[in-house]
Amino acid sequence: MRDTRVNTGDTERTPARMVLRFLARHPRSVGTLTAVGITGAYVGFHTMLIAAGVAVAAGVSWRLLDRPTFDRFAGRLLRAWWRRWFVYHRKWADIAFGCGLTSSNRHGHSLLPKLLSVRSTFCWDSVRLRMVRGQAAEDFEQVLDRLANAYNARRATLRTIKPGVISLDIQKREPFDTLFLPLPEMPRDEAAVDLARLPLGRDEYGRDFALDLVGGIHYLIAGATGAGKGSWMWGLLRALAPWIRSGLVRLWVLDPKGGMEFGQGAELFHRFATDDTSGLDLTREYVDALDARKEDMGRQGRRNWAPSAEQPLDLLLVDELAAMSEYTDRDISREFTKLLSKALTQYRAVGGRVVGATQEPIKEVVPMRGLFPTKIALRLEEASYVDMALGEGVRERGAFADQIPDYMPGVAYLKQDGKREPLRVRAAYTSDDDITELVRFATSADATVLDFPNRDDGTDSADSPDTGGESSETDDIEYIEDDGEDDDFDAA
Ligand SMILES: Nc1ncnc2c1ncn2[C@@H]1O[C@H](COP(=O)(O)OP(=O)(O)OP(=O)(O)O)[C@@H](O)[C@H]1O
Repeated sequence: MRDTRVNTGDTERTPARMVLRFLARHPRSVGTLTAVGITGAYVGFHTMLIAAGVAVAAGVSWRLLDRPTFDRFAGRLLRAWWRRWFVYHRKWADIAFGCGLTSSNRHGHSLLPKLLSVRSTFCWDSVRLRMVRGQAAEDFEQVLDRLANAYNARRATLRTIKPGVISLDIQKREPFDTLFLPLPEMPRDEAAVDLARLPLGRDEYGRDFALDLVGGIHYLIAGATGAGKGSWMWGLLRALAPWIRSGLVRLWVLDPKGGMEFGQGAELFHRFATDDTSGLDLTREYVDALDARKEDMGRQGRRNWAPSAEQPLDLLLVDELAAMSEYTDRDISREFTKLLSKALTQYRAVGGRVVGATQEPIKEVVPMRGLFPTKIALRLEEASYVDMALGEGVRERGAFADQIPDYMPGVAYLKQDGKREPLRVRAAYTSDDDITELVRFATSADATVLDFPNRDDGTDSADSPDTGGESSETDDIEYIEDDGEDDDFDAA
């Protein structure tokens, strides 16, 4: 059994034992120190100091120039190390004692849950703990608020990793609290549309965030009711506005909840279905159209598709997948699932794209969810839904979509195939007025389209919960400031 005791007295702790124990328990730290020592002896400590100085300067410049990539490759590891030793470990004994998480054995020795490791993402830290024998996860659950307060964090939640081991997940900041999120301006020109960068909102680092229909291909959007799926989908359509207008993109929209979400944009759509039966017809037609294009291109020996009026980007939008795959006739569900899987696997190279939304990312509703290269999880009802939506193990890597508060619609975690870390992002709010602006623009025949009236006077057209009616001038954007996050988060 591992020794989790504190105040055990010195009876067993001879210096030799303590040194051996330290060596065995901290192989990485000991290995690093040894390597530094040997290198120093070999090349000289003066040279090493200069090399270290250069490395620090390079690291600082990297962080200043491109914080997200610095964070992905180095920052999170350095931060996890720093926090493990100088935040969590340093205060752990006092905090565990204060929260009543210590216990004692029959010899009267105090026992302390052992801090095993720390993982860090931009917003969350996960502190892995081995519980003392006799403790249960519920003992920690009861004091989560006290733990969060003790570490000056916004909130803390708990996960059981395996018998005896738990993860205390601590949210240390919420960038979208202070980030003013203006709705990206709707492009007016075909040339202004870049399929690989369709602006939608901001990411947790305060950078502009855009959807990518070239590399990201198909999108699965999962979110509980009211989580803000609408802003994501309408935001995408706004970013494509000039292409919709000129026919470079054709919209096939399936809104089987009676057209509640997309009814307002019916005029924009090439095909629109509002129930499961007509939805199936629409999906069949979509597949037939792209099959025909595929064959056509094959006959002509063309391997590269480029959007044109004859061969536009064909975007299939499905608002509630469950209505087509779960809460419908078995025959409809079976055929729809087959057709959608085909659409997801065969039309990338011929201009077919799919965006599907669901409240429940379970296997019965989205059996083909692995075929969506990009997955987005807005606020979800269950912790187990997160991995269902984003992929196995992504919650463990910090995508706590079930912890997104319901007063933050539009906030989501995005996971792209090929990228290990999920990214926390927020879509700007697309109000009914913004949709009206899109419809007017994309359906007007002449080229001169006036700005939507509300925007002329500099007021935000959206009654956006975010802005509280503030000016929509982009100069007002408030970027996330790095205001000494570590200090802020340090134990009180
Ligand atoms: N990006 C956003 N920023 C701020 N508020 C938002 C955002 N998106 C949505 N909201 C707010 O949340 C409400 C619910 O959003 P929305 O209807 O898009 O949710 P939904 O996920 O589509 O829900 P449902 O599945 O029930 O249709 C909106 O009426 C709006 O007030």
